[in-house]
Amino acid sequence: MRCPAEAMWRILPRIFSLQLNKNSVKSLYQYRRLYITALQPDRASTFPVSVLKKMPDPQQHSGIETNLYTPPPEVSGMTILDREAFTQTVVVPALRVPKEVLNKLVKSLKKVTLQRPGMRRVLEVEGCDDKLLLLDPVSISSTSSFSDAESEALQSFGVPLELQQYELQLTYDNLKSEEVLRAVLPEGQDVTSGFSRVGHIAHMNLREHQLPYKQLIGQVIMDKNPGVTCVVNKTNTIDSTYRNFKMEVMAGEENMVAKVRENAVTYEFDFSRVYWNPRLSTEHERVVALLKRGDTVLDVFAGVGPFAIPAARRGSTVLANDLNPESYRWLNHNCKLNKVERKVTTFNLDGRAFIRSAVKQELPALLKGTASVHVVMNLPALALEFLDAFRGLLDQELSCDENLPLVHCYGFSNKDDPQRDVVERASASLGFSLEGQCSVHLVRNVSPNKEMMCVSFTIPKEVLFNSESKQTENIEEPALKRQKCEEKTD
Ligand SMILES: C[S@@+](CC[C@H](N)C(=O)[O-])C[C@H]1O[C@@H](n2cnc3c(N)ncnc32)[C@H](O)[C@@H]1O
Repeated sequence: MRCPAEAMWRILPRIFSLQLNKNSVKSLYQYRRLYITALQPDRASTFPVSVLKKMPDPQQHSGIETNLYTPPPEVSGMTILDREAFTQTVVVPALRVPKEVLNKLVKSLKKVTLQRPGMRRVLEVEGCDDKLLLLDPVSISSTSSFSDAESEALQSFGVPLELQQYELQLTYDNLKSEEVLRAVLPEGQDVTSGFSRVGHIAHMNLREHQLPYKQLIGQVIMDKNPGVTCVVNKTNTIDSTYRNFKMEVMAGEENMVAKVRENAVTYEFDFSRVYWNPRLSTEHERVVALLKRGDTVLDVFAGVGPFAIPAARRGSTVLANDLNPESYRWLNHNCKLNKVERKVTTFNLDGRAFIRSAVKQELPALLKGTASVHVVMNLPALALEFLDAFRGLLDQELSCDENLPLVHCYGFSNKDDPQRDVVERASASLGFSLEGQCSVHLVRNVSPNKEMMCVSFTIPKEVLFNSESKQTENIEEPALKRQKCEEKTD
């Protein structure tokens, strides 16, 4: 049985929307990968349903640990973290194993041994050389719980098939963050403890019912994730002009200046004042890989530099622009940090103004050369609309057929056919149909009904040079606020 690729991708999130957990989300991303593979090369229209069978049953993954750990009732509703209150004694099965065969046996039983954070599963037996191997009570409830292979291994190593009961003290340190939160939050409510990591900052998107526990949740996330020293909650959706979130510190230090590595490049920025998305690293890498030494990159919505800086490191000359003065400041900072300030000229302009001033000024000479010119426009909520800035940008006399700029323009789509949607919107902005003259890449699934797409195309000369399609409104050419990064001090 086969079904259309797009229908498949649309349906999957809906099927699982009610029971998403970490494991099934992971799987959805695997399906997205398969979807991309299926769709990208030639926009294949079928997608094998057989992959669905590989989808783990979300139910299988829920509640397993609660069988081992039933929290003391007094932790329920706790808002200030009291770690001691989580300590409990649980009984787990154990095997007495001769020291000589221990390592081999542990390998054979690895699926059923006890695995808890910060806990040893092999204990000494007083007064003799034997060891006690602790087992997972969820997998092993009696001697008949062992698989045939496990029973054979026990027999071949001469380990008697006799389970002992061991009283184990389970402390806060041995619990996973979800177990702690499940114990604290009111029963039946979602305890999702997922977050995105940006340097030392973990940022979460808490639901209404989780807000009374935000301080405790933040503390638990810090405790359980080494290197996280600040946990923030987003307090709005990303609809501001500069695409940054308003955020509130839930726990830890107030320091919002993060340092991250992406594709072997280091960036620093104030996470509360600029845009940064760790989920775009593959896309940054994909586009930068298209560049050759000597190419020029015109980055219209550059942020703090995740296209511009690797492009410059690859040998491209870059003009990078961002309207947010804070992004502009950190962009300059990162150029210096990565020693590419001579290769990157930065601007603090509106995207259209940048195209109509700096880009317009540089293009004539670039078009006469042989190196490629790439325009990157990553402001998915709006960038497709900004394409109109290329209409009639250059004078007719400069007309040339070759080496026209290649644009990579991003757009969100919530339509059933996101590919067609973004191509239509790009075409409308340009006043020229791109159908059959562009490629479309699915960047990522933002939410069940929203895709981020990238349309790549060579700007048609009819758009760039046609004076008839020139914008009619009276646009005041902005004074160029440009600077070689090297000229500035931070
Ligand atoms: C989605 S972010 C992308 C940043 C970066 N290119 C990246 O891939 O991470 C869009 C950027 O566009 C900037 N921006 C928003 N409106 C703009 C405009 N009208 N002109 C220029 N930049 C703008 C924002 O400040 C933000 O840094």
